[in-house]
Amino acid sequence: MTNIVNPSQLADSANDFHKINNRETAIDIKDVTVAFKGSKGTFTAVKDISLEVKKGEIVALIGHSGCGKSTLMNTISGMVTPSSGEVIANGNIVKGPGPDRGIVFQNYSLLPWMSVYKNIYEAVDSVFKDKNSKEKHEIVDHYIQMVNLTPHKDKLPGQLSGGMKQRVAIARAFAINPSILLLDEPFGALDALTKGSMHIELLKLWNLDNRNKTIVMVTHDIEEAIFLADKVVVMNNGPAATIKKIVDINLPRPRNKKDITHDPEYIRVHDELLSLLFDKFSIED
Ligand SMILES: Nc1ncnc2c1ncn2[C@@H]1O[C@H](COP(=O)(O)OP(=O)(O)OP(=O)(O)O)[C@@H](O)[C@H]1O
Repeated sequence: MTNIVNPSQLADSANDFHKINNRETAIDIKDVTVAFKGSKGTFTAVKDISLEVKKGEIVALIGHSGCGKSTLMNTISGMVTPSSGEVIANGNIVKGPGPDRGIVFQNYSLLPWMSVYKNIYEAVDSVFKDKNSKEKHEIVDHYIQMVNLTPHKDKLPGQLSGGMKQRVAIARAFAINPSILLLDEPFGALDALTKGSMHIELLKLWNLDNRNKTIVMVTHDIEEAIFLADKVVVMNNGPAATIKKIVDINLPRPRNKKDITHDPEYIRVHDELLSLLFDKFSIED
């Protein structure tokens, strides 16, 4: 079961950011190109992408709609096979989905006919073959409680709000304890308040796991990327999208949503990301 630590023990200085670079590599994307074959020929979505993500790192992928963020994520999850190049996750070449990589989609992908509890239990049951029923129920209870859904555990997904469904999807992904968590615009459809509290929940869960989980997330939201990530990968527009720039977020943790917006480093990276994403327009335009 998860080792609980006091969040204050996890306070770090800006210099600690650089320690990440000494960690082992969790995900190694090597010269990945993805081309989809269709009736009108081949469409190259992403081209020659290389990216290394360290263990325990939080990386945000950002870029305009259709630039290939989900495609790249899906090469890590194993749901898309690169046309050339390869992805190595936890030291193994990715050949398909696996329990070491949990994914949360924007549309939650919960089974509508199963309760909150069952949705999580099914996933736990399919991954932890060696655990007995009592142990599996304990895991489910633990993660439902962690996302504050215990009073709602018998409800069906259709009886939940968007934010609650999202918490179920996150609890399910954490319950199977993947070392790599892939979040594809997980908070995109949420209102600002729910989104803000989900950011805190996610970081709490990451802290509770001693910051050992590697998280890659797709987002359109610059503030979200800066608040959560250690680095932000900005993609060029497609077709044949490449990485435009990797921006390090050298802000100490824990980060306070309100305070960091006044931090000169926050202002600098915010400006940089805005220019990278909207460099065609100036304020006069
Ligand atoms: N299975 C597929 N077959 C053909 N083309 C595809 C397929 N999946 C994605 N594409 C194309 O690849 C490009 C990248 O799509 P992708 O979904 O990765 O973009 P995205 O950056 O995640 O977009 P958004 O931000 O809008 O979700 C798009 O032009 C899309 O139409």
